Amino acid sequence: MRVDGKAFTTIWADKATASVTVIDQTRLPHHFELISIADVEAAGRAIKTMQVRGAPLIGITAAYGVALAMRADPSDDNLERACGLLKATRPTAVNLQWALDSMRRRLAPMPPPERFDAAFNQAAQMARDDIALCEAIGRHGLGLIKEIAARKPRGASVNILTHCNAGWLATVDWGTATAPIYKAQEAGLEIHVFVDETRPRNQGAALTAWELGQHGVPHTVIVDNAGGHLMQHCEIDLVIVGTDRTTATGDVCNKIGTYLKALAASDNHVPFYVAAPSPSIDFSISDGLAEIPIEIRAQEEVSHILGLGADGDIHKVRLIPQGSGALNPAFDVTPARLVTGLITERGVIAASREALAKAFPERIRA
Ligand SMILES: CSC[C@H]1O[C@H](OP(=O)(O)O)[C@H](O)[C@@H]1O
Repeated sequence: MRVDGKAFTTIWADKATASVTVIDQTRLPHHFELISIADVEAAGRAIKTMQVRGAPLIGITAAYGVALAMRADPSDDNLERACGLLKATRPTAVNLQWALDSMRRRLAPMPPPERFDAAFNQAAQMARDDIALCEAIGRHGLGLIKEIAARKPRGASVNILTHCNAGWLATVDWGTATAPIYKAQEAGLEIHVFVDETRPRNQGAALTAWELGQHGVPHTVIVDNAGGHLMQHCEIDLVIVGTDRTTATGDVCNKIGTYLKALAASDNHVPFYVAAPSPSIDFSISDGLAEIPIEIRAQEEVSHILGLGADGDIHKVRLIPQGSGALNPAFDVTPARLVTGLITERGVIAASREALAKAFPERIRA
């Protein structure tokens, strides 16, 4: 997507120099900075510290991390060490495990000297596939926005609420929840996005607002607790969020606070859709609440906040009293019953085992 008018993806790599470059998302929205990932340890740090984040991008960054590990040492032991190191970075997004399993399946049977080349090619293919998946989600989600637009008075905007950042910054390009938004903008539809700030890391305020602004998409940042109020006052036509792990029955694990938005949407009869590319679907589990590991991140992300100082640099300030503890679960689970539908790369489907089995018969049996 565009940054200051120039086309970017969130990650790009050059096999000849074995270089992997990413946008440092911890510096956005105030500073646009690139970092080079030179080895698997650096890939792990980038994921753990959320320099790169977002389920799809986490998986693809890990895939390149495995490739870099194979360049350093293509042995079986190092393959296992690299996968273990990367798996330990963040537990919730299933894309990480999906990417590591895919790399391991491809590389384990190969002669070690061939592993780096194959790994790099596989990671690059995953990145290309991600772009195609997200673009397809954009096309399918566009239909939902068009349906709503047709019912609105001429010139009135379709008001969409999104939570956290499931934008192009969370993927390689397009985003998942934002892909239909960008497609609607391209189609000339009148749209406006309410952007949940998404405490504590403020992915919405810092990342979604930034990327929508770069594309000239009208948007308004709101505090997380305002969404229900806006729905009660018919200010929201549609909610679209991302997913870190959707189960075979349609339960959706996403950024903390998503469940509360789904409750408010259900109570106010607002359509609540989840943009769910298949690498973010865990077809091996059925009960999201019982089976999905929820990452608990550092208390400091709650007790402190980052912002731009008068000196033009990023500063961290304390929000809560010394001595007050903080609890920081990073995700929650929205039961399928609260999900209007899943926007997948194969179409918009119900959040149910039957619909997932029909859309992905090679992955699941009804
Ligand atoms: C396109 S999925 C993005 C998904 O990942 C985010 O989590 P995090 O920023 O902690 O990686 C959030 O849950 C988004 O919905």
